Amino acid sequence: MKVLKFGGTSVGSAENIKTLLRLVGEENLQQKPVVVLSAMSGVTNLLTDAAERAERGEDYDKHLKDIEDKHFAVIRTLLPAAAQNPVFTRLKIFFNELEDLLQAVHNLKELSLQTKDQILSYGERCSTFMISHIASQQFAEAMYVNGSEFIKTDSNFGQAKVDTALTEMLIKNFYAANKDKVLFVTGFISSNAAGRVTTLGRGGSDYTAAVWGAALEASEIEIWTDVNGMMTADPRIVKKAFSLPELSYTEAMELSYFGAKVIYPPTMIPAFMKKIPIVIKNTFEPEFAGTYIKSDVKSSNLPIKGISSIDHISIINLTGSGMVGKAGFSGRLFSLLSREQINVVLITQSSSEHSITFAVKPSDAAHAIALIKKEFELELDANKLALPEIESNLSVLAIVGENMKRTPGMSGRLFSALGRNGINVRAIAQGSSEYNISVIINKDDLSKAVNAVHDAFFTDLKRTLNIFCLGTGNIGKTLFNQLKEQMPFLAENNDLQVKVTGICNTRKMILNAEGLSLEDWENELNNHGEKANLATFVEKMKALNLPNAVFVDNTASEAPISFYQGIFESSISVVTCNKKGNSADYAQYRSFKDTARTFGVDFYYETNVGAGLPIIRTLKELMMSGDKVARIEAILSGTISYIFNNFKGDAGFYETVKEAQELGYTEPDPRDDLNGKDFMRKMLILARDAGYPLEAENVKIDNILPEACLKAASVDDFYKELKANASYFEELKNKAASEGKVLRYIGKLENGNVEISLQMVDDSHPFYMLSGSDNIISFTTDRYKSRPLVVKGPGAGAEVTAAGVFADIINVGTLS
Ligand SMILES: NC(=O)C1=CN([C@@H]2O[C@H](COP(=O)(O)OP(=O)(O)OC[C@H]3O[C@@H](n4cnc5c(N)ncnc54)[C@H](O)[C@@H]3O)[C@@H](O)[C@H]2O)C=CC1
Ligand SMILES: N[C@@H](CC=O)C(=O)O
Ligand code: NA
Repeated sequence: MKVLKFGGTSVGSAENIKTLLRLVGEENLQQKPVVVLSAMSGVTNLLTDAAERAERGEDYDKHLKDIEDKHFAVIRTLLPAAAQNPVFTRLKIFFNELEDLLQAVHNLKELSLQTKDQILSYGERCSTFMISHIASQQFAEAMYVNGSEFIKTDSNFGQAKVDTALTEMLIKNFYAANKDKVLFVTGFISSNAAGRVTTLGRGGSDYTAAVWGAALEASEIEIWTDVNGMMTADPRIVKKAFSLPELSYTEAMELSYFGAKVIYPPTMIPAFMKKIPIVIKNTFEPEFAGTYIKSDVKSSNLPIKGISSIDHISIINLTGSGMVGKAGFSGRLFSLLSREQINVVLITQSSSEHSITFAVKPSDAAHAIALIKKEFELELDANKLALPEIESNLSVLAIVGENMKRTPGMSGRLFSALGRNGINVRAIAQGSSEYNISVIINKDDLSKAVNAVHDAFFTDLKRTLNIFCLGTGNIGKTLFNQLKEQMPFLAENNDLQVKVTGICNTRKMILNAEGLSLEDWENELNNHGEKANLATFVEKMKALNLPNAVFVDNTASEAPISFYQGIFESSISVVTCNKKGNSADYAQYRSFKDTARTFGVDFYYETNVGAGLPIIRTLKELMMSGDKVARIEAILSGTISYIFNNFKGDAGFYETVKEAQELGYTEPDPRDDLNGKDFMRKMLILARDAGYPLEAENVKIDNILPEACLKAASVDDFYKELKANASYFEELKNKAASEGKVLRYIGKLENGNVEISLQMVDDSHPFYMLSGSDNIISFTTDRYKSRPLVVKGPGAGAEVTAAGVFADIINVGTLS
């Protein structure tokens, strides 16, 4: 059997409670799970506030009302009218008791820890009672359990210690007597020998789950929360942080002790004692595997597992000769602090024993100093100890992982990353277990430090790119062939692995974090893929949360464009040969670039202009190095270029267009090439990249087609019209030939104006000599003034385009 624990957000609304019950329903109900619940999100805070207000003699009615409303709204939404009454009645009794307690606090102006525990217990009791009743609509065997009766503790209110033997016996007996029930147990609350309510500390519901799991020797303890497990660093600080599939109990403890609020650290202990795996899962992305915490962790090639941090701490420095050789000194100091419940985060001691530095929460610092002054009064008076000093505005950063002790050079890597980034280290501590190296730095440096250290330790991983590919047509298919051919070379020579972790076309989609086979992808997709849904594909891609993820758009569709923004915001790079995104409104183009930059990911679209030819890159480098573009002249339609180069002699226009399509030069809809739209998009993208905020309507286009062809409603009709208008094209050709010229469709950008015109040019023109699907572009700039910089070559076709996409992919994460 399993123990499932759902946190505050998971029980925080009617919608989320429905999800929770669906997840419970999906369990194997033959072996009844135990479901441990937290208070609804926000309720514990409201109760704490209400209690503190009462103590100060202030009004707390609004708080009570908010709590009541929160619960009653759920009852009205999720229970049929006939079933609501008993729940309302019971909750009203709870609220009356609560009000009496608050009234008493208000009268006495005194709030003991014992009373506070009693008050807080109503959060879990209300949510669990309510949810167990909602659950009973679905599973008849649902039963409410006030967990405080089964977890027995000492009388350390607020942070009680569990009497394990007694607790396990009570839980076992109770479970045995109720084997046919699905138990819904209140988390967080417990009781002492006298039956008074105690609590297990903030986050204690996780601990409740572990205690039940250990007592019942559960197969698994699942902690359902609102994040995708434990990550390599706080994702709010490090955009590239990713979820860890597995951790040992110690690693999880170290990571969660410092910062990562994903799980309450003491939870690990009961699970560890009985070797029960803990799984951290996301209620809102249940398909995501989450993080397994267990003893037989697979060996991993990660040098460290993660970086944890505490945003704000203070340190206290003690110096003086009084400490030298006095064995009892630190014992006295730290037992004093522990007796007074001051949690010491980290300690360093100089080898000369002249000084001790330790870190505490800022709110504890002044109290700690007062205690020290009292305890060491004699030493201070005799000048054997200097007055203790406090330093504030500091943070702790720690690298954590069991591999550290086997791998030399870990601290070197840590300190060189900090040093390179100009981060000053105030103090250092290495856990004796070597699972953890901690440094104290200035608070202002924390974000930079965590990012720099994350890069330093996870760069090897950077070399695995996880690509999610949209489109399996002409370009998509060719890309897969090229990847397949080139994979061994990249692994051998560049330490680079490109994994295709998702494929989607208009019919089917498939995702696999392990990577799909490039030998067999077509069969996999068609026979094992699910029905395509772009939104779901994108959601699942995000849910997999793989490092170095790249979304590759090889379609000609508008549909994917609206997802780019959210993809960047999920720290996923985008590579696209689809021009629709960059050539729609300017504001969107701008936002893509800015968002990619904000989230530290790449947005590459070299193939938007001239297929694989280095045009976008060249322009970018000119601009970045401070050159100014005066003029761009270009032939950028591979299709039209091919047509003009081959529509000569006896060749017919219609046949030449067909050939261009068969050779893979045209857009999926060849009308886009011939009506100039595709060329317009390219010029617009170039102009924008050159710094002009233009819109499509600012581009002037000469039309080369007769009216009837322009109006053709389908591709078939279009071809019919091309045939029917053969004489129009013949005339054009003959006119040019008679003057010794060739036809060229040329785009020009100058002074922020863009136009595309049909021209007849003679052999003195630099664009006269072209063949095949050649594109040519000439940049006249401040530095390339009298002789322009020219890029020329095939600008269409599956091989050259896929190659351009390929190059963009392998540049992700490596170019600036
Ligand atoms: N052919 C060339 O020389 C060049 C092409 N390109 C661009 O390459 C892109 C792809 O062209 P082709 O491969 O020739 O097209 P295609 O028509 O052969 O393939 C398009 C693929 O996209 C998929 N698709 C379309 N809409 C989708 C959607 N909403 N969700 C998921 N999948 C969808 C289709 O199922 C198909 O697999 C176009 O944007 C084109 O402008 C860019 C430079 C050069
Ligand atoms: N259809 C396009 C292909 C490249 O973008 C062209 O003909 O140029
Ligand atoms: Na290009």
